[in-house]
Amino acid sequence: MLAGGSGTRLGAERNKVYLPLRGRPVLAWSLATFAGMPEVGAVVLVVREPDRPLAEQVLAEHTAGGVEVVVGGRTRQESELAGLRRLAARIDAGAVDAVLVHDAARPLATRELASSVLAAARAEGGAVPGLWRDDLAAAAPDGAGLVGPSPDRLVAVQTPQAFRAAPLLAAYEEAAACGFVGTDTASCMERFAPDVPIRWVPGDERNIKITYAHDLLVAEHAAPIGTV
Ligand SMILES: C[C@](O)(CO)[C@H](O)COP(=O)(O)O
Repeated sequence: MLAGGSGTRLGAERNKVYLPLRGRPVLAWSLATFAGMPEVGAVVLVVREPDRPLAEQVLAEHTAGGVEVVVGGRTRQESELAGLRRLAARIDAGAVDAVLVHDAARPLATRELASSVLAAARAEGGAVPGLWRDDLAAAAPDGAGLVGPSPDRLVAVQTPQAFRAAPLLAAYEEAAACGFVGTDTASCMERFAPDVPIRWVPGDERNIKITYAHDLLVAEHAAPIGTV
């Protein structure tokens, strides 16, 4: 789980994932989704070094433990690699077969969505949730490489995204060697593991990313968080 953002766009004095949402930090909601899933073993939380005390506090107050904290890098790409390297020995040993990558700033993701993404990735290699958006029709075709229904519309991609673990780790190591910086996990896999199919899974309108201040207001009043 990626919690390495700075909160700049939201205008808060701290990373948005530590701001309160319905009485607990955004991060606590995001972690709760995955902590309770029987299909999920290890949970690795990637944070900025200065945020480590805040992250440890959230874990102590809002989880039953077992979350592994790793310090990320300057970019999303580096932070994902840091998280994957934490799992590398377990991936190499075959103890971790697939990895879900999630933005901690998406606290309304449901277990149902995560389960369907994970199942699709295990079956096919990779999976990404997305919403077809008519209003993005003039934008760059980011969703063009996804396998699935292909109406003449583009996809607004969400997380969690999931991939089989070994090709994912290999792709991120190769990307690091090339200095590649992607916008999400799928963009790295499309570039460095083009043979891995990426299955489109229907996303969830409620699964918003907290980016701007008004997103927190929307999340406060969204449908009930379905995980706890
Ligand atoms: C991956 C993502 O959630 C897809 O919508 C989004 O691109 C993440 O953006 P961030 O700026 O890295 O938080």
